[in-house]
Amino acid sequence: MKMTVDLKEHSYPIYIERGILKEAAERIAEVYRGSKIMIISDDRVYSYYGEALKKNLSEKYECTETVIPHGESSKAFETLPGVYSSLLEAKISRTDLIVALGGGVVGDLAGFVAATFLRGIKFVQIPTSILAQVDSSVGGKVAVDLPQGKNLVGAFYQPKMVLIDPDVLETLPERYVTDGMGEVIKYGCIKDRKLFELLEKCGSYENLKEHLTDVIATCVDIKRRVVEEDEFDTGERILLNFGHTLAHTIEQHFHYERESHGEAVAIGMYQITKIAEEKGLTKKGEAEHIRKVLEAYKLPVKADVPLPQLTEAIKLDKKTLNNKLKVVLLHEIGDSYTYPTGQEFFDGDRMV
Ligand SMILES: NC(=O)c1ccc[n+]([C@@H]2O[C@H](COP(=O)([O-])OP(=O)(O)OC[C@H]3O[C@@H](n4cnc5c(N)ncnc54)[C@H](O)[C@@H]3O)[C@@H](O)[C@H]2O)c1
Ligand SMILES: O=C(O)C(=O)C[C@@H](O)[C@H](O)[C@H](O)COP(=O)(O)O
Ligand SMILES: [Zn+2]
Repeated sequence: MKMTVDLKEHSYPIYIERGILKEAAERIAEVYRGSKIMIISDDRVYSYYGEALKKNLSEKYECTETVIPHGESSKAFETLPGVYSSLLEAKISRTDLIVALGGGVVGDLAGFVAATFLRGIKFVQIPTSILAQVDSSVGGKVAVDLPQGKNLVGAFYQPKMVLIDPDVLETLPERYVTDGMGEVIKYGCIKDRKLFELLEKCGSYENLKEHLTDVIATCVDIKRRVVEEDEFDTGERILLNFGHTLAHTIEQHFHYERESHGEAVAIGMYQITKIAEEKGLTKKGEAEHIRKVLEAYKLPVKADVPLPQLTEAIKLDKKTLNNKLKVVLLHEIGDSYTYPTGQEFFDGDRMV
């Protein structure tokens, strides 16, 4: 299946197809006619798919790789000098291409490198985790984390192509299957009640597996439409941040070492919906629906930290505009909206 993200001169195709990784060189040739490619990957993903991809790309291109340690802690400034050095060593120029092979960490970091190296070189996303396939590889948000907060340094920088091969999910560790389901459930909550109901009906990842390619395509299509409407995150795109106000502060609070991104988003979605229900801002009963689905997919709904301890980090949220924090709430499942407030929205002693 092929979709196009229509962003005028920054438009690009997304392929979603089992086994497409084996055709990477052929597909990439549709958008890149240069001679050199640098693959950026992490050690885990590279050990599964790196050499085969390199062999395939080497049929058409001169191909080298740089491999970073896996894990969120690599999405940091400290990783950048080593990656820039590898690019210099391989004599990568402005006309060459970076291929990001990995989960959201690799995609966000490699995209940031592509946006900044030589003031910008082309890149292609080959996402290998559920989270990266349904969310991070599309839309051009690239970033690194700071100790003070998530994604605080970054850019909007669109890839030239996204190649999604659901077959690679066979080797994804269970924890990251769960993690990715956090963002899948998010899409149901904000935009697609039918998707939410399918997730509810399947009741587990095992049962959902037969629908996986379609579910990935549904999520990507939602993201495509949102990004086409608001590439730079000033309106409609903020809806993709449902659950993220708390999620990012939870991740930061535990130094990116405890809850994964998808787990933190799960907690954020349930907690904010619970608060919104209490304030009469969301239809009663929706938090409970969300809790049940999150738990069916083995996701957490609370973190071991009192809410007031997170408010300092909430002050740094990128959705604070003109001193007003914009949180994303649901009228009901499938129908979301942004609500301007302050950090007092989260006043309360504990997560319930
Ligand atoms: N840019 C965006 O729009 C956007 C959207 C959502 C999330 N994110 C970011 O994405 C990051 C999280 O991404 P993630 O959950 O993919 O984490 P990740 O990149 O750390 O991948 C999770 C783990 O799975 C391993 N892995 C990935 N694919 C594999 C495969 N096919 N087989 C075996 N192992 C595999 C990785 O080595 C890693 O250990 C966070 O930093 C988050 O902020 C960005
Ligand atoms: O693409 C977007 O826009 C999103 O908000 C998707 C989120 O799932 C993702 O985690 C994103 O990186 C968050 O962006 P941020 O601007 O809140 O850092
Ligand atoms: Zn996210």
